[in-house]
Amino acid sequence: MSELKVVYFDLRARGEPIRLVLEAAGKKYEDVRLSFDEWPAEKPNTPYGQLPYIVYNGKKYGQSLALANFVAREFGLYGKTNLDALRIDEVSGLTADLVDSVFKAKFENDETKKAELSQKLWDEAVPKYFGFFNTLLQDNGNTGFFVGSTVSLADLLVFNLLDSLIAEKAEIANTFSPELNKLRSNVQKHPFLNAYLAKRKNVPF
Ligand SMILES: N[C@@H](CCC(=O)N[C@@H](CS)C(=O)NCC(=O)O)C(=O)O
Repeated sequence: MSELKVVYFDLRARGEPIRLVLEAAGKKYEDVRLSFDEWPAEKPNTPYGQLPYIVYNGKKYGQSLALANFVAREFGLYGKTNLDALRIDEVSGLTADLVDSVFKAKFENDETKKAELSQKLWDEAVPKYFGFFNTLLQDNGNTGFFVGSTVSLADLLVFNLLDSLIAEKAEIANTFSPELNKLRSNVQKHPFLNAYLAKRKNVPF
């Protein structure tokens, strides 16, 4: 019996793609959510002083993307071929770039810089990356999946990114293309994910 524990803050952010993969795969895991009060005492117990980390068969592993990649490969959400994996890695890199811009703008303290970063994010980066995602989704026959005809890590990363964007600016959902809406609906109607999304806690980001 394998033991699997995902340890993160009570947020979606960098932890949710790991949870989404495990949910989609129907894997049992312990969803540990540390409070900010608990964090200073727990920090030294993490592999690299940060969250998320997982405990798998008694060993701890860190780095969110490595963890999402690992669980996706381990449980069959990394496509069927090496080219599928390449496409998933491309989407993963694009998603990471845009997530980075979202959080840079969100956590910038200087108000002038924050306004500049936000304007660049919403007026330039978001439309540009949505364009990339649309092209990739069209390349897979407008199925609403980035590879094949079932949910993969790529779909879950973009689904989570869209949730983060909506959390920052709800009206952004009105600009989602038919391709992105199809992806969201594919994830939302996946039987395991549908059950998870219905019960998951509402957290700020
Ligand atoms: N590259 C790391 C970054 C992890 C990271 O920045 N974690 C943040 C939360 S999202 C954290 O642990 N912050 C608390 C701290 O650094 O003390 C990853 O992707 O896992």
